[in-house]
Amino acid sequence: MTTARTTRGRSPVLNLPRTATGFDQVLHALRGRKPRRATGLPGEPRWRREFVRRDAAGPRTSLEEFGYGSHELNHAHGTVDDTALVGPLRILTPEGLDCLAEVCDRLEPSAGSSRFIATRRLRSADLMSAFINNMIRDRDFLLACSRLAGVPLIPHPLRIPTAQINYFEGRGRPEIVRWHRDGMDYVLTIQLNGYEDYDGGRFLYFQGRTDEFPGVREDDPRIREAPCGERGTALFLHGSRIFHAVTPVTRGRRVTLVISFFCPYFARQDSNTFWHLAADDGIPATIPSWLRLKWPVRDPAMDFSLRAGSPVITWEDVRE
Ligand SMILES: O=C(O)CCC(=O)C(=O)O
Ligand SMILES: [Fe+2]
Repeated sequence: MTTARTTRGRSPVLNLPRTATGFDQVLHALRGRKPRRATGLPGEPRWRREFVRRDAAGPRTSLEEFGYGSHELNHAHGTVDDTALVGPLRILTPEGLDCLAEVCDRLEPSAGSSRFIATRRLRSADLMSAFINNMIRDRDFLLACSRLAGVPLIPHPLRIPTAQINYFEGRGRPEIVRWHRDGMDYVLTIQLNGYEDYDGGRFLYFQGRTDEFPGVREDDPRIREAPCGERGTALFLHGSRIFHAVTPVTRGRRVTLVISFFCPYFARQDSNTFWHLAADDGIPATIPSWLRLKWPVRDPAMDFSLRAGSPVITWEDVRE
């Protein structure tokens, strides 16, 4: 599993592998298959908008603190899209969290293995669970996420990666998340277990620009651990600009829900690339979603919100 190489007198390069890029990414795309989809969850708990906490907020780090210059960031309506990381924070009430954890547990038999990222996960969970579908399209939930990010957000219209559940179990094949950056710009991860439930499973990130990441060593002080050890903790991440990874779970069970968002006002700046997506889901499944994303639009906020089946969040909503 490890790609660590020890060079005399220097710390090893990262002890977790990186995801494929370039030609290897294209090979993954050629081998990739459309994710399986289950038929739904009869009798699952019902989503309620009261499950969204009114006070969702947490410590924030900006993209400037990761080394990005203001000219590299999106600007609109007097706002700079410079949120790098927010958290730890809580976005669901305890009851909402219990219901979500139950739904994710019941979806586990449908999860498949990913060679690209290397954990067991379930893509498009919102197409299998009415609870998750209603949660990520709830106006209060989207507003809370938009305020964390500082820009208006809707669920990502690509659909397959929008709501993903990762399952890690400390037996047999080590389940990890390799070092990678997401195709997605705006990503919220909700931890459905705490450190008392498992060993390992630490969420690491690199506090630097993505172009500074190649060659980074294990003891580089810019490698940090995100504080998400408490069950229910959420972490908002500008996923496409931050390298991150999850260390192997060596005991117990760790489950996370990863939700990807889209800012319709920055539709043209979306960071996804065809090959990154295809390496995950295969080429045939990626073509239709890619066309849906890239088709020219006249009113991006309205058009993308309709495609994502989502309420429209405006800049004024974010500022209130
Ligand atoms: O499971 C986690 O904590 C994060 C996983 C992740 O980075 C991803 O699925 O892209
Ligand atoms: Fe990620």
